[in-house]
Amino acid sequence: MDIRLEGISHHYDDFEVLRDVTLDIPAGQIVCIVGPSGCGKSTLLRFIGGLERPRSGRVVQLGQAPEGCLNPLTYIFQDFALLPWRSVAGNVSLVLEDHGIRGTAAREIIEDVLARTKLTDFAKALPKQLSGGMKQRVAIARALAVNPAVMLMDEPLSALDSQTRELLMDDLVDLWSRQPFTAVYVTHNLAEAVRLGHKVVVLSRRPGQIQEIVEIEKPLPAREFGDPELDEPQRYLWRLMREEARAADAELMDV
Ligand SMILES: Nc1ncnc2c1ncn2[C@@H]1O[C@H](COP(=O)(O)OP(=O)(O)OP(=O)(O)O)[C@@H](O)[C@H]1O
Repeated sequence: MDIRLEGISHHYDDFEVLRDVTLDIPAGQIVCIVGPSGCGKSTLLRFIGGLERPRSGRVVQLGQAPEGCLNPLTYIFQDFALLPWRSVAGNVSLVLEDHGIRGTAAREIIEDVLARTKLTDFAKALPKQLSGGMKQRVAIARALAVNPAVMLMDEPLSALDSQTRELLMDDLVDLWSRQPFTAVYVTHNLAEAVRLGHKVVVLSRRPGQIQEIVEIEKPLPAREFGDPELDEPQRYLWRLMREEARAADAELMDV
């Protein structure tokens, strides 16, 4: 299933947040959204997920969700949002229980997603026994369990230290390489954007408008930590963003 955003504009009272955002999110691609603080990235993600409606424009779903999809648009948040009293497997099971899937059918899905996220040996552990990176892998496993058409990822690595972020990026690349998924990935971090994005959408400062869409040509599975070929697109993105980020920063200080 592809997603198309058509002319999305939004304001809260007279506070304009987004202006005329039109964007295609093709199935099987990771689309990163970057832009200065407060430019409307998370708001855009909420519109895609149907949590809120824009004042004008629309989000169109094109084509069918994948077979076995229980929830076409599934969020992954930066704070993991795990139930502390449930084990790793129990947290994944929860989203299946919500859809009445129990017993063998649930066990098969849970085994599959835990294997894909390298969590098989931790199925019985509780969240408090896990590092931040492991917790986020549980959240990713839980999202994969509903076989979503699109994963909506709002700064999923920003609560983690830099080494853990690198490990999780390796995991996400590995996961995508074995079985491509579709994601909209909001981040402040340009290194993450060039490592994970098939395309990177640069929003201007608020009201967020698309400044440019930068395609990252190198195939995702071939990108590595510290890849010199990603330096140039990262520098280019920063050049695009620098003045907007500076202006947004000054705006926030004036409030
Ligand atoms: N429900 C709301 N009511 C009023 N203003 C809102 C609401 N939600 C968001 N905003 C404002 O809209 C602007 C865009 O917010 P949003 O969280 O989408 O930006 P962002 O680009 O994700 O920011 P950041 O990078 O800092 O996370 C911000 O100024 C925010 O304060």
